[in-house]
Amino acid sequence: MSIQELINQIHKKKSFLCIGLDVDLEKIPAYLLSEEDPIFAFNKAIIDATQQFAVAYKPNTAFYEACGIKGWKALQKTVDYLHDNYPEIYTIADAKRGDIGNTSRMYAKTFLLDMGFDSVTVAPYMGKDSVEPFLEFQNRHTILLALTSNEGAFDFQTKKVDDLELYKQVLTTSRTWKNSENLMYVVGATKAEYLQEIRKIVPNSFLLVPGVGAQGGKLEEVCKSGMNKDVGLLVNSARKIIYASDSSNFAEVAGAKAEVLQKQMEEELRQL
Ligand SMILES: O=c1ccn([C@@H]2O[C@H](COP(=O)(O)O)[C@@H](O)[C@H]2O)c(=O)[nH]1
Repeated sequence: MSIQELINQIHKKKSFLCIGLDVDLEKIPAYLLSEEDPIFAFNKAIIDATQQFAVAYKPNTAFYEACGIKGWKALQKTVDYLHDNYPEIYTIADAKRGDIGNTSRMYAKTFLLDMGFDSVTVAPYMGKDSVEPFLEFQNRHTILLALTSNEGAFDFQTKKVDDLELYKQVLTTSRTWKNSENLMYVVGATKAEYLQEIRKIVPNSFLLVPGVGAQGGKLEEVCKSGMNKDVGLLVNSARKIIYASDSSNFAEVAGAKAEVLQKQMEEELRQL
């Protein structure tokens, strides 16, 4: 999907909500465990109940990899289901990859070509030659970790290197890489106070913002400094939506939670 198509969807749905599909078999309703593919059954129900309020879905691959081959199959079925039934939805593989160039090329092929995701998250630590292989695909995006939502972000990301904080180095330097127009960045909702500075460096880039909901990030604070003229935000929430109920009406309750966030987003878009 192109960036312009994503922007069009945001305006059409009045939403920049990304729903995290972090499926934990210990948290889904117990009765689903007797299904042939409980992970996919859960995802399908959540997607069908929430898709009208969201523009993107982000399965974190860790939750699928933890289930071995069954998990990988459920992940592929989930992304296929989205593309076949809701082709307007943007898909993100939250895989946080990045390695030496020829290895990164394999990761890029896996997620962006073979599995068919619109985007994949990538760690910047190994630098230009580890990220550029992901940037080669037209209308596919690489979402680089810039300033993450966790406490450990302060261990390295905010430390100065050559007089500039590391997350700023990541933003500034990555903009010089080949096909950098295919970059987006991860900035945690819990780091909203940094967004003003971040927007000075990447005024036009899309930001994937996880951490609203279970991690305590606030949508209003993210929008205040993070929005740009094209909206420029995909705000992710997973646990607070998908595990809002563990009874038979779990999907309906997830839909209601997603709608609450969508309504807040509609209000933010009105003020743009
Ligand atoms: O900085 C980051 C980068 C990625 N994540 C991921 O986003 C979701 C958040 O889930 P919640 O349940 O809404 O907290 C999860 O997959 C994380 O691995 C992040 O939280 N922060």
